[in-house]
Amino acid sequence: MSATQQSTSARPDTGGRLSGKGREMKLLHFIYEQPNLDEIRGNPQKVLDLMDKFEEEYYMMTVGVPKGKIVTQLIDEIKPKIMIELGCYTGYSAILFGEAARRNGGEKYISLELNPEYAAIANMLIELAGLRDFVRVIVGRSDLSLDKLYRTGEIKTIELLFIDHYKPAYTTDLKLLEHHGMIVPGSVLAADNVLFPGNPPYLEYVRSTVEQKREVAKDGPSKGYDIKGILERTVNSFMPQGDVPSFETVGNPNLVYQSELHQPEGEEVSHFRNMS
Ligand SMILES: C[S@@+](CC[C@H](N)C(=O)[O-])C[C@H]1O[C@@H](n2cnc3c(N)ncnc32)[C@H](O)[C@@H]1O
Repeated sequence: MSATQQSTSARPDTGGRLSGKGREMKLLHFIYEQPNLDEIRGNPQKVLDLMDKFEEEYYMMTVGVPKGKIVTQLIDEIKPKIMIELGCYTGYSAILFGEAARRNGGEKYISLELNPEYAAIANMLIELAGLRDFVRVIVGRSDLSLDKLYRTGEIKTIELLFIDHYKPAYTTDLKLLEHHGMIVPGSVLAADNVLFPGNPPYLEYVRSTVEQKREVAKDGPSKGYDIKGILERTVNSFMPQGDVPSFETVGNPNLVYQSELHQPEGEEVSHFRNMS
């Protein structure tokens, strides 16, 4: 089914919650206007609890508690020195996973965010949570930021990557990391929303055999994003219409991923461990 056929009028299921414009700024006011702000300061869990409370009334795009737990367990297991996330939004996952990475002896958490307003809000909440010296939000499109992190030598290989941004860019960003040799045995990718709203091109790519990927790679890098089976509203969110990836690359077809799907309380997150 093409993306267009799938689109109908599907909207995110807000569970009756408000989804209007400006709710991210409302979140900031809600938290900073708490009477016990001094008790919240420096306490990541208290900031997250308030974000969860705000979400009872307003729909937010955060990873949330059940899926957050899966990634936190991965952090406890992997103990990454540097963890990267694609898609910061208002900083929920950056605070949750940043705290976990710091607790596990990490050096830093880098969060890439396209929207400078979201990044500004996230920074205020990260600051309040006491994670300012640990979590860095980089504003800009993920492909350019990832490329720069590689070229400056700041990031050489991926230990643990949380992917939660523009769905069509999941695969192109992964191929860029492969192209730079940043995906190595043991690299772990935790990708959100691969089953719902769904990201068939990404799932197909990480589940393809080396032979299948080599065959596809013979045609050279694909132009633009592969949006087959991705909801139209998802394709049209975040990035300007007609956007194309900043880099054309076939990635590294010789890599093999081990794929696991997790489905907490009706939602899905998946992680893939690179084997060879
Ligand atoms: C689902 S939200 C992220 C939620 C966040 N991880 C959390 O749990 O709170 C997706 C975010 O990705 C950002 N985004 C979309 N496309 C992007 C891109 N190409 N590069 C960087 N960020 C992007 C959006 O602006 C949005 O804030």
